[in-house]
Amino acid sequence: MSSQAIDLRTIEKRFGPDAVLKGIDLSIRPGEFLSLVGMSGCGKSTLLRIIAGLERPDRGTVAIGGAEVTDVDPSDRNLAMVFQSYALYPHMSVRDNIATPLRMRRLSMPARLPVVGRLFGASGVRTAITQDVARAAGLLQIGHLLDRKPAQLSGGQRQRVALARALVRSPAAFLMDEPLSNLDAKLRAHMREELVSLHRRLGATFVYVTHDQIEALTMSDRIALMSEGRIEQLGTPDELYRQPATLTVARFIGAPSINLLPVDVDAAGEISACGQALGLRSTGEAGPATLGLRAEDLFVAAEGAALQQTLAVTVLRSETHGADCYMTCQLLADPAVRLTVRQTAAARPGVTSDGIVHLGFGAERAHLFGADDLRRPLIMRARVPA
Ligand SMILES: Nc1ncnc2c1ncn2[C@@H]1O[C@H](COP(=O)(O)OP(=O)(O)OP(=O)(O)O)[C@@H](O)[C@H]1O
Repeated sequence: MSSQAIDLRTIEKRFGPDAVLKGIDLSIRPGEFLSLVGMSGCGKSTLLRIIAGLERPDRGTVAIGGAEVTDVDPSDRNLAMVFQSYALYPHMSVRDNIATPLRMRRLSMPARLPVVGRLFGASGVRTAITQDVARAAGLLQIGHLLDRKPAQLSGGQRQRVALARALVRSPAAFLMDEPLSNLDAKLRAHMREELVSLHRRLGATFVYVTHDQIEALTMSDRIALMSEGRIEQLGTPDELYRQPATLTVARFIGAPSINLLPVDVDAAGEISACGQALGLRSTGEAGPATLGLRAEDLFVAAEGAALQQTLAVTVLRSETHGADCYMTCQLLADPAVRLTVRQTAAARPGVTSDGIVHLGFGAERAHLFGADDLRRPLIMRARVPA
C-alpha cells in the first residue's frame, strides 16, 4: 500500500458571504493517522472535500506525494473516500461492490459488461481483480459475505465492505468523513479498534473527520483541532490534552470537561480566585483570566496543608464509576463555579463535619488562559509554610 504525504497551503474557502476556511496550512505525513476534529460547522468536511477534489479552494494549494493536485479531478487523485453513508451499490453483491473500482480502472467499457464482457478477453486482468478482492475481503474479515447484497448485512459489515472497496485499489491515502457515526456505541468502539489495526497493517495515510474528541484521542497519531475555519492546534493527542494552546482546545478535549475557574492576574503577575491568592504567578498582562484544571489533577488536600493555596468547596454529589469516584463540588466563594474531581474510589473522602473540603492541585498541571483565549505561562510560587 502506498502512503503519501498531503500538503495544504493557505487554503481559503467561502460559501457565498461565509468564510468557511480562513487560511489552512497543514502537512500530513506519509502513513500517519491524522484526525480533523472540531465542533459542527467548523469546516472539517469542507477541508476533507478539498483534499479529495470534491470542492475547489478559492485560494491555496493541495499537494499529494509532493505533486500539486489543486486542479486535478477527484478521480485522478488516487484517494479513497469513505463516508458515514457507506454509499454501496444496493443491487450488487459484496464481491461486485468491492470489485467495481478495479473493473472501472482496469477493464475497457465493453469488457465490463455482465456475461458478454467475457467475450472481450482480459482474463488475466479478471484473475488479478478476483485476487485483489479476496485480499481486501481477507483484511476486513468479510470473505464469508462476498455473495450477499448490502441489505443482508449489519451496519458494521456494510462499513467493512465500504472500507474494503476503498482499499482494494491501493490509494495514496484514505479520507474518512465520520465513517462510524451510523453505528451503535458498542459497534463503534469495536470498529475504532479495527480501523486502528487496519491503519497499522496497511501503513497508509488516513485523514479522519470526526466531531467526537474521544474518537480522535484514541485513534490518531496527530489531531488538527479546528475552530471557525482555522486550525486551533495541531499535535499528538497527549499534547492537546496536556498542553492545550487555547481555551477552545482545553474546552473541547477531555471527558469530563476541564474545570474552568475565573481568576484575576494582578500587576505583579499574582493569580487569585475570588480574592484568594492561589500561589501561582504568570507573566504578561494583568486582568481577568481563566484557570483550567482537569478533574484528575484536583485532589482533596490533607489536613494541615497550606490552605491558602487550596480551593474551599462543598461536595454536591459523589459518584463511583468502577475504580473512579467523581465528586461534583461547588466553590464556597462563588457558588456559580462547579468543579469535578476524579479520584480513585478507594481515596473517596469521608464527609467532614462542616461539609467543607479543601481541594489542592498540582500547579504544574494547571493551565492558564488569557482573555484572548491563548495559553499563558504559569510559575509556581514557593509555598508559604503552613
Ligand atoms: N455546499 C455548501 N454551500 C453552502 N454552505 C456550505 C456548503 N458546504 C458547507 N457549507 C457550510 O460551511 C460550513 C462548514 O461546513 P462543514 O460541513 O465543512 O463543517 P463540519 O465541521 O464538517 O461540520 P459537521 O461536523 O456538522 O459535518 C457550515 O456552516 C456549512 O453550513
